[in-house]
Amino acid sequence: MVLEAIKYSRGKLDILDQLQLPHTEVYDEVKSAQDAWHAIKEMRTRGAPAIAIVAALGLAVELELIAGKNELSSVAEEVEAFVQEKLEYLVTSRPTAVNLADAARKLQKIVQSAAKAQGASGTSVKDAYVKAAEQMLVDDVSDNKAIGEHGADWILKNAAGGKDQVSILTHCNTGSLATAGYGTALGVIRSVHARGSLKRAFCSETRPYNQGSRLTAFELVHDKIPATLVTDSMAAALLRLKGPNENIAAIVVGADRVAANGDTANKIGTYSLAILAKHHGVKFLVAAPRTTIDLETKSGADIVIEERAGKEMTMIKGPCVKGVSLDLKQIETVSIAANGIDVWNPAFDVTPAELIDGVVTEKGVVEKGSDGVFHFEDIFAASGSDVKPTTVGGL
Ligand SMILES: CSC[C@@H](O)[C@@H](O)C(=O)COP(=O)(O)O
Repeated sequence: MVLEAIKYSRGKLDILDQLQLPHTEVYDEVKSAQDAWHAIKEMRTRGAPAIAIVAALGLAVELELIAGKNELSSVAEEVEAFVQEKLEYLVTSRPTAVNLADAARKLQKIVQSAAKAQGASGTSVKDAYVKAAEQMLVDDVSDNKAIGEHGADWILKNAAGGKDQVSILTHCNTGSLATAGYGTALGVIRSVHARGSLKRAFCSETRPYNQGSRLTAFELVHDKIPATLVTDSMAAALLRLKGPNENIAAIVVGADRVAANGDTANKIGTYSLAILAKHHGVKFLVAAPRTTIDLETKSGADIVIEERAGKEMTMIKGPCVKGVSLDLKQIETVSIAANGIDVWNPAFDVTPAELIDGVVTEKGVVEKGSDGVFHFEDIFAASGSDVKPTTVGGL
């Protein structure tokens, strides 16, 4: 059975509550932009592409529900203004991942031109929005599959060292739970596995919020991919292993925002892994759809890094232990830090472009040019829907 983090049909959106994983699989209904905002902020849904899709579809559901109650304005400009206000609000949910702002800008543009069209009505503007939001869900899966194939080709060509099988280390969760399906970095691992070329996937625990041990490990077990969990602090020792042991051919991570120069914001701990990769001569690949590349952000210094509540570091949730068996129905939150300690909890860090060997998107792998610089402009077509939109309104 395929793991589905986002269940959608027109007028109905359910998201798998990722705060409950891996202990329980519970879906929450999202009926409005406000529900979507809260689901994103509280990290019941997370991962850069999934955040954008849940936000877009949450508003699509709200519009359908309003229309179903005959409360949708018949005036095109009024629906356009309503959508714009909701998109601006949704973008405030989490600041670092650019996919949400990118989706909001594209949707706003679509709604603007729908409102200007001959004979436009409130319904036609709503329909244009809903159709475009639904298309984002479809496109994300096909983009991820393309990322997986390009990434697998690149690793097997550049990192396998003549071996038939490779082991790959990944960080955070970038799989079906973080996207509309298949995943980005985890999609690359899936594609390598599908070709029979994966010896073993390693996933790092990803402190403090444990997306690796809770979510990636869950996906790898679910999909029966040979995998081993390590703590973040074991990565250096793991990369040092040589010979018949599980030496790592490549580290593949996702991204929340790739700046124009290639500096990449991703889950906290990514930067340390990139330094370790450089030291050990291990290839370091970033996997992300083009919607994660932000040509308007010049370098990593311009990326806003979200800081999250200290309790996400000092408290941990898990099933309570009764005798020798775990009671999965009873989840307890326990403190794992000294009371009163100050906490710094940045959710992301920035890996400098110099530590990154390639960025794989649905269009292929971009490597640095002979000038030592990434040139992403080439993967955005000069015209048509592929073009990276410029800022519209307040977004
Ligand atoms: C395909 S998901 C890419 C990134 O969003 C992922 O690596 C990541 O950092 C997720 O962070 P999270 O805080 O769990 O939303």
